[in-house]
Amino acid sequence: MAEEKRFRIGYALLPKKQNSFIRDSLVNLARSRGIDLVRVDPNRNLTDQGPFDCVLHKLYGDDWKRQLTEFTVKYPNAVVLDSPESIERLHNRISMLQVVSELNIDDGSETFGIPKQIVIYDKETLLDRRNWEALNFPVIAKPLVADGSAKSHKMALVFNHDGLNSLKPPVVVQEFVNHGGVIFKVYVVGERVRCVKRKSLPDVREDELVRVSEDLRRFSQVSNLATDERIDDRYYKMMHLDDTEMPPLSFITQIARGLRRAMKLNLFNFDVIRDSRCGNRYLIVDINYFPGYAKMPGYETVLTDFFCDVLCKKQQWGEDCSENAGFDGMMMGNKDVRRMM
Ligand SMILES: Nc1ncnc2c1ncn2[C@@H]1O[C@H](COP(=O)(O)OP(=O)(O)OP(=O)(O)O)[C@@H](O)[C@H]1O
Ligand SMILES: O=P(O)(O)O[C@H]1[C@H](O)[C@@H](O)[C@H](OP(=O)(O)O)[C@@H](OP(=O)(O)O)[C@H]1O
Ligand SMILES: [Mg+2]
Ligand SMILES: [Mg+2]
Repeated sequence: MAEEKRFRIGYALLPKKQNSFIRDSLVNLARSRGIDLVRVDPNRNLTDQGPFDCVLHKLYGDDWKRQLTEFTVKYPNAVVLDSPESIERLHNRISMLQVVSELNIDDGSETFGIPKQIVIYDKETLLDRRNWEALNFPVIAKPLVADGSAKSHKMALVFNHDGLNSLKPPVVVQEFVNHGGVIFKVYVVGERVRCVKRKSLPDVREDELVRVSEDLRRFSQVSNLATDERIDDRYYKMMHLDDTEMPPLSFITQIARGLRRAMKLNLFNFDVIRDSRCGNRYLIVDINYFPGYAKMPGYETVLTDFFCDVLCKKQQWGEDCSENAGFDGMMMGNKDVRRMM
C-alpha cells in the first residue's frame, strides 16, 4: 500500500509566542492528521531548513523578509502565512484602522466604524489647542508604532489638556468611547471566526471627568490574559462578563471576512467595543497579527482544520494553476497573492 503523504509546516516564532502557541495538544492533533509542525531556527538560514509545505511566522526585520523571499524562490510552491507586506500595515496604528473604511457591509440595524482619532508627530502640534477641537476628552493616547514591543502597548487615558503635556509623540490620540467595560476580541483563522468577551477599561462618567484628580492615567494590556489562561466560564464569572450580550455573530463574521480580504491576511484578531451611547454601533479599536490563539477555546481544532484547508488548496494549486485555485493573503513562491473565492 502506498504510504500516506505527510506535510511539513515550519514555524518561526519568538520564544514567548512559541511557548504559548506550540502546545503538545496542537502538535499531536496536527500529527494525527498528517501534518508535522517543525521549529525553524531563526539563527540559521530558512532555505537550508526546508523543504516546508508552509511557513508560519511572526518575526520582524529586513533580514527575515529577505530570508522569506529567498525561501520562496527556492520553494515556489510553499505557502507563507502571511506575506510580510500585508502584515506590515498592522505595525502602524493609523494604517491599521484605515482598512475599516474600505469595508462595505450591510447587516440590518448594526453599524460599525472606528473612534475619532488624530496622529501627532511632534510636541508643537501636541500643545496646539486648535488640534483638539475635533476630539472630546477623555482620549486614549497610543504609540503610533505597534511592533510587538512592550513600549508599543503603553497607553494613557488622558482626562484634559494638561494631561497631553506628558505624552511623547509620535502618538495616535483616539476618543475614549464608553462601552460598558467589556471588549469583544474576534479571532480570525482563515475563514474561521471566533468572538470572545474580555474585560476592558471601565466607563468614565461626565461628572467623574470634572472631579478627577489626575490629568492622565497610564495603563498597558488591560484586556490581555496571561499566556496560559483560557477564556472559560470561570473567567466570565470572575470578570462579571456574564451579563454582556455578544454582538450578532453574522455581523461580526462579515466584518472579519471583509477585513481578511481587504488586508490579505489569514491570522489576526481585532478588538471591538459597543458604543454605550448608541447600542447598535460597534467600533474597531485594534487589529493584531498572529495573536494569542491558545487563549481561544478549541484553538487546536480551529488551527488544525485551517492547516488542512491550506494544504489541500496548495495541492489543488499544484494541479490547477487557474485564478480560482489560489489563496487569500498567502504568499506562494513569487506568485504572491491570489484570491480564494
Ligand atoms: N477608543 C477607545 N475607547 C475605549 N476604550 C478603548 C479604546 N481604545 C482602546 N481601548 C481599551 O484599551 C485597550 C488597549 O487598547 P489597544 O487594544 O489599542 O491596545 P494594544 O496594546 O494594541 O492591545 P493588544 O494587547 O490587543 O494588542 C483595549 O483593549 C480597550 O480595553
Ligand atoms: O506580541 P504582540 O505583537 O504585541 O501581539 C500581542 C497582541 O497585540 C495581543 O492582542 C495578543 O493577545 P490577545 O490574543 O489576548 O489579543 C498577544 O498574545 P500573547 O500575549 O498570547 O502572545 C500578542 O499576540
Ligand atoms: Mg488590543
Ligand atoms: Mg494591539
